[in-house]
Amino acid sequence: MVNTARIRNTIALRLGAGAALGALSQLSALALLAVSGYLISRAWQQPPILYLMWAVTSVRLFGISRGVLRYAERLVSHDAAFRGLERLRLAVWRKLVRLAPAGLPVWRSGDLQARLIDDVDGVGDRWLRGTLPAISAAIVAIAAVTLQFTLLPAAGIILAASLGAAALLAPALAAWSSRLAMRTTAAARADLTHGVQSCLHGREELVATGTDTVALERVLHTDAQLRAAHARIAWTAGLGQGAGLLAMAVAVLGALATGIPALGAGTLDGVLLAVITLVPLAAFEPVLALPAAVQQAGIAKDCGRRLVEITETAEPRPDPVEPLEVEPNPAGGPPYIEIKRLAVTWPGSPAPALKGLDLTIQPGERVGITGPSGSGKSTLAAALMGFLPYEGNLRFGGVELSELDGDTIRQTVGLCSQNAHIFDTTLAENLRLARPGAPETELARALRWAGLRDWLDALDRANANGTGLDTLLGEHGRAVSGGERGRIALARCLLADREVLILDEPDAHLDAATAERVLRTTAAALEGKTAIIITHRPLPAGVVDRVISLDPPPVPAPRDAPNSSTVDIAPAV
Ligand SMILES: Nc1ncnc2c1ncn2[C@@H]1O[C@H](COP(=O)(O)OP(=O)(O)OP(=O)(O)O)[C@@H](O)[C@H]1O
Repeated sequence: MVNTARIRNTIALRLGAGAALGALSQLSALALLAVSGYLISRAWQQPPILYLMWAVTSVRLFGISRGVLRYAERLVSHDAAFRGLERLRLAVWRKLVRLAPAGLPVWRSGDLQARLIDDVDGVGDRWLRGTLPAISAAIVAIAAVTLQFTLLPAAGIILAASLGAAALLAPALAAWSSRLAMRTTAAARADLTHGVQSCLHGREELVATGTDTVALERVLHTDAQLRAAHARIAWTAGLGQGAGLLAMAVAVLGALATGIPALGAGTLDGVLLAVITLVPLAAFEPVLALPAAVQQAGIAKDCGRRLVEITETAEPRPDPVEPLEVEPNPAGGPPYIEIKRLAVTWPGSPAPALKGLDLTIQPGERVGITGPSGSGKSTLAAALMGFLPYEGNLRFGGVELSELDGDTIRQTVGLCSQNAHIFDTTLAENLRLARPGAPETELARALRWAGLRDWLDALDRANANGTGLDTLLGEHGRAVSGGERGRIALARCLLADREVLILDEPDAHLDAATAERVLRTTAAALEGKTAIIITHRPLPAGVVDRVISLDPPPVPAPRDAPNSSTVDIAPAV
């Protein structure tokens, strides 16, 4: 669960130091203007220079301290905010990992990216641009009103009233008129990210089908909406600023209007007229930032709401409160796998994708799984990886899988999925995801197992400045063919060296001869491990010990068909 309040509490000390430094910097600015006003007026009276020395020194002191304190405030508050952002982003990421792959499809990838980047930043900006300026403004306003009231009570009352108006009315005006615009920005930002991502990833298909202009126009339309929303926000921020400046003008004119008669009445020293006129300028400086701070708080609230949508999404397979450990196989090697009347349903799906499966896999056994599309082969793999909840029994070494922590399961079971991701980095780094720090000899051996020996040799020859392992594979593995991509993922899975390996169509995108060669070298690498090989093709002799076939998926029942849930898909074992 991502708790922004808890994250804020952990950085509260640093944020507090930032707020204190910010307030001291603003107080220095206030003191600078007040003492400057005094110095100018007093100097005009040409007193002996010694009478002015304290004021001259103070002006220097406050001039320097204002800048130094401001710099320190920036350092401390940004350090705090970045620490908070790091924790927040990590917490959201961890939650996403727990939701993937079964719990994520409700969000488009662009929307998720916008939430993970922009919304987390938006929440963090609340501390920097919302909370801290508000604290500084409050402290400086109290100090300025106290000073003004001490010098001339009437001017102090006018300053208090105009500051109050600026602090309450201007931000309220800005918040009210921009609320609607702010609500639209987060959604428009997510739409824009999604649109740009779709155009970039599907650019070849869009150009080939002549729909690139339409897709681009859609992105431009979203961009225009976002710009319009930002323009409305800027306009309302300007409105708030304008109201604040008006209140400041009232405070300055009010100081003059009360100060000049007070001079005549002898209740105000002449040199202090400049002071009471300049104090409002310094007092208003932080207060003028309040409309923007309030807007930022609104944006942060909206961003926080979008993050909470992620954090409050139920995990498809929550980890048990007190997880058990996988019972070690007394004979050594992989655990015994026992599946009884297994039923697996994807989140949000009305019917199980797999139902009534009975299967026992001995340690070290290699089982082939076939069946028509949609019969639940990949669903079985997802359940075995601990990604999905299930009914029935699914036991590893006698321990029910639902009693195990997801990470523990995945320390035992490895999956080479149909759509494994290739990262935009070198071949070596793509492989080392499975085993960080693995030496090059092991990477090359895994590639040989996956049937990529000749390909690696060719890369070695082509790569003048290094080895073939240094070859960059491009975004989503664009620089490699579909078949090579699948085998790189296979090599990665073999390198991970789990006791139980699930290979989901390792022969996809390969011609029959290459597929047979790859399956044979892979089978050699699987010696001593339990393996489940999902395939649509007949497996070459000797690759697996036995093959089971899942029954076809049920034909969707008509809406008004009675007892549709009684359809049973029993696997043919
Ligand atoms: N990520 C998912 N979210 C929701 N439902 C899913 C998901 N993946 C698969 N399903 C559903 O589960 C059913 C079984 O799909 P599955 O991918 O397990 O079949 P398969 O036998 O592996 O098919 P294929 O051979 O085409 O890969 C499908 O009808 C599909 O609707």
